[in-house]
Amino acid sequence: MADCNHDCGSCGENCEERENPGIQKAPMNKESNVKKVIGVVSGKGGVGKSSVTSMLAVAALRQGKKVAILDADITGPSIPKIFGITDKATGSDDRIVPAVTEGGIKIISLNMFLENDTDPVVWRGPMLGGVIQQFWSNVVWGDIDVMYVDMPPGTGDVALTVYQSLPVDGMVIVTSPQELVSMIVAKAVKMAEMMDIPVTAIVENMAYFRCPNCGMEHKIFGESHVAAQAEKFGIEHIASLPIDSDLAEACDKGTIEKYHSTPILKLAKEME
Ligand SMILES: Nc1ncnc2c1ncn2[C@@H]1O[C@H](COP(=O)(O)OP(=O)(O)OP(=O)(O)O)[C@@H](O)[C@H]1O
Repeated sequence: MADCNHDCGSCGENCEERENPGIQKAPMNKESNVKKVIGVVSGKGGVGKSSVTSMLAVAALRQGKKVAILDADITGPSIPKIFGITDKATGSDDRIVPAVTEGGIKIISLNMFLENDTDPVVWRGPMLGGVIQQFWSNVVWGDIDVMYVDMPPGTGDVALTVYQSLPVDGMVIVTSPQELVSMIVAKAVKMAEMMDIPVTAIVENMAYFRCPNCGMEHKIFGESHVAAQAEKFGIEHIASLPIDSDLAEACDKGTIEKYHSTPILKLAKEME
């Protein structure tokens, strides 16, 4: 092409030389100014990714930031419940207004579009990918210092869409102690490398249980490997979280904004 400057990121043409043909960053909504996007990922479901996403958002809010959460865990959206949000999305197709938590965190999740939040989402990959792009381009986010994206577990279609169409600045990997010795972290790191996104932190969730009677720490899921894994993959920040029934209760009751996690607050400060 005559005018080609070899920068596919600034060009809309799907020419033969284009890297990743057909894949372009989704445009940010005209009424949005999102300064930083952090993806929160895990190798499998149930390790506490949504809880950690929510705690990171609350920590950023306590630091005085304007915060948003884009719930990209489309088939298992749990962010609204963790914040006690039952509102449905408002606005129009191309001007969707996010829900706002008591503390002021802006949230969008597919649950807010379902008639009943127990309805299953039985769509195929391309439709799910379209939702992610709409959540970025059609939601009126306003001024946001940091947006956390609760990613779907694993390395499937939707995760790929998030990396390819959103300007993700960094990733936080959430694992359990058992997963840290497996290939799961390596896979997540590799995917991030392929997408040219830095892995900013690893959070080892459910690392230990502190006995409320004697104060002793019990490593229910085995010894911690987080420091060794972080060093192996050159990941700068780590946090270890205990098994805590207060956290489980806060997530169940939708009161996460009242929960305090010292390791997460420390991590949020380090990641600034
Ligand atoms: N450190 C913890 N202590 C106690 N309970 C926890 C802890 N972390 C998470 N949980 C609980 O475990 C359950 C699963 O957590 P969460 O929904 O955050 O996981 P997830 O990885 O996002 O799962 P999914 O991928 O299925 O959405 C929730 O009920 C949550 O309250």
